[in-house]
Amino acid sequence: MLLHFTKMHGLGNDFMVLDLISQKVRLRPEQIRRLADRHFGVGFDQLLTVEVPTTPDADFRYRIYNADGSEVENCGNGARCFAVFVHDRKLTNKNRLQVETAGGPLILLINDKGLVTVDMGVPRLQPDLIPFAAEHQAISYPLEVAGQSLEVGAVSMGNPHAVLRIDDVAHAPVAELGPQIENHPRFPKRVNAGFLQVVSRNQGRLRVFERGVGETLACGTGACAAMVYGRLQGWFDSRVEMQLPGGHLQLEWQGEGHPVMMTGPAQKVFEGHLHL
Ligand SMILES: N[C@@H](CCC[C@H](N)C(=O)O)C(=O)O
Repeated sequence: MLLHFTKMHGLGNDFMVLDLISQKVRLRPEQIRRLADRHFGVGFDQLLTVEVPTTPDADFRYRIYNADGSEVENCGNGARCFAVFVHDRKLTNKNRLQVETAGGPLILLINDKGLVTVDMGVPRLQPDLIPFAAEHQAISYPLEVAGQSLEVGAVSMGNPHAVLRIDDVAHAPVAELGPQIENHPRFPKRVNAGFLQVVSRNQGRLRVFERGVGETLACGTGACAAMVYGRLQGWFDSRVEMQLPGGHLQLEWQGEGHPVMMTGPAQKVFEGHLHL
């Protein structure tokens, strides 16, 4: 079968996007892993699929697969690319879209400046909803990693995140601690590990070791989780520019019970066909 795909990125977090409304295919995890390979495949951090919704109020169903083949609940940079993709492919002409994800509904707004704002939903902080093993909800938790006790925030943006404050992202132990946090037994579904430097009340720097991928150039849900953790700790005001290795995102969060709004770019790189 000849499969049409589009390669896109949001701040260097890159995607293969498939229209599964006009093409019918179901990829197995080993096929996704092969396509994600940067030497033997197309190369990407996540595969995104555009599908017919299963709920009446959604315009599309948005599914996300990590490079390791696992299906996940949410992807923020991917959501912005999703909005641009469905427009470019003329699957809709709406500028406000509601999409269904495994982590809950998202609202995507295409701005006239070529940016996309995503209503990322209300962050979940209850340990069992993250999921994270802890007796009670807290702003931060001690986590034993590699013989040290780290203090981390635990936040679900539909998908699970642990956030660790560090002094300087340039020297953060992302490669050393990232895999150990990702696979920590207190996170039964594994976790994305964010390393946050607080620059000011309106600016942060972040690197993320993503579950099922490794360190990426940007993580949208990771940026939202870091914003939430930083605000709960009293380090941030309600609007923050988060700098990631691939560029920056604008974030807004009014506090508990409110959704996180994320604004940033989405770029198409090329289109192609491949034989499956
Ligand atoms: N890059 C993403 C997050 C993708 C999913 C993540 N790796 C997970 O396993 O939850 C983003 O921009 O949010």
